[in-house]
Amino acid sequence: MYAIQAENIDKRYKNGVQALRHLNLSVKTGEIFSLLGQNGAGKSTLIRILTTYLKPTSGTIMMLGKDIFREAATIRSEIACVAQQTSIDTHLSLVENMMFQSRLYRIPKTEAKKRMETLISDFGLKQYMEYPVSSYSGGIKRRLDIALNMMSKPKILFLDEPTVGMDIQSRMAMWEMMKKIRDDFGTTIFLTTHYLEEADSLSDTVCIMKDGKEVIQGTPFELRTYTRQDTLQIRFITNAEAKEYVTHIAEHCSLKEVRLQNDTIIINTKDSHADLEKINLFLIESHIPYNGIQISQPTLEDVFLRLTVNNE
Ligand SMILES: Nc1ncnc2c1ncn2[C@@H]1O[C@H](COP(=O)(O)OP(=O)(O)OP(=O)(O)O)[C@@H](O)[C@H]1O
Repeated sequence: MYAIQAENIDKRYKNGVQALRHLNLSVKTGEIFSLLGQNGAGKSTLIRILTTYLKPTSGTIMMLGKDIFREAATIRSEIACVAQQTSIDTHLSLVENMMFQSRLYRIPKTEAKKRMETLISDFGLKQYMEYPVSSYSGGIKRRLDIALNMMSKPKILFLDEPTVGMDIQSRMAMWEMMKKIRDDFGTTIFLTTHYLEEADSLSDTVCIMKDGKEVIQGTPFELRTYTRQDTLQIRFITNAEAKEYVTHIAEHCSLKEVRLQNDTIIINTKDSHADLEKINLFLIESHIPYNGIQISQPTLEDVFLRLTVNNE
């Protein structure tokens, strides 16, 4: 069962920019779906279309079993969207913010109180209740913003870069919160992120976009095995040493796909063990002062870079 099915979506803005081109994607009910793409890939345009703020030029979208253009008002009452700018009123207290939200959705007061207490306790907000909202850190404000949006019990929660700018502890707390929303509330989560590691550890499905179109969609595991290409990594003590030896090693070992990343030379290889043996021997015989050499399986970041940067 799908929460969202988008087919052949095109979006051309009035200034002629084609932000989406024949885009297709499917989001399963109850999953965490992450959308990845470089700046300008069309992620925000797609979120604005899925949350009914913007109409595509063409294409069809079924959401929660309904056509989103014909039944936009019903859909709007069943979804929630947390944008990058928080919607919290910092002049109100945490409780006032939540009760205000419940009035927007016309939730009866007793029910609103019950939902608020659950959300405050489930999302670890109790300890912040006595402090003014204006004193909250960015991470706690974001947590409160999501709790506010959960007051209406949405079936789908859209999150635009939910962890941007957060330190690692706040990000991990946010990941726990998202998993709780999926597991305890059964809400489908659709999020955009620039953090590959976040998409990898959190998502059930990842979709990578480029130039307004999806290039691949699958589980993080499926995506990682997609390239099936190991790399060999030769580490040096300094960046300068890696730079000094990169051409020398590439030429002598007849290596084609070689790149530098700080103090490491990275080599794409089709036969990692044979290449490891050959290069290791060369490094020892040439007295090249390397720090270590290892075979490395592709990460989601490698897949992302290959699909979005190298045009492969
Ligand atoms: N309102 C608009 N009018 C005209 N062009 C727009 C508008 N909004 C976005 N665009 C263009 O559409 C393309 C896709 O932009 P979009 O903001 O959807 O990408 P994005 O993937 O969300 O990027 P980012 O990661 O930087 O937020 C870009 O070329 C952008 O300049």
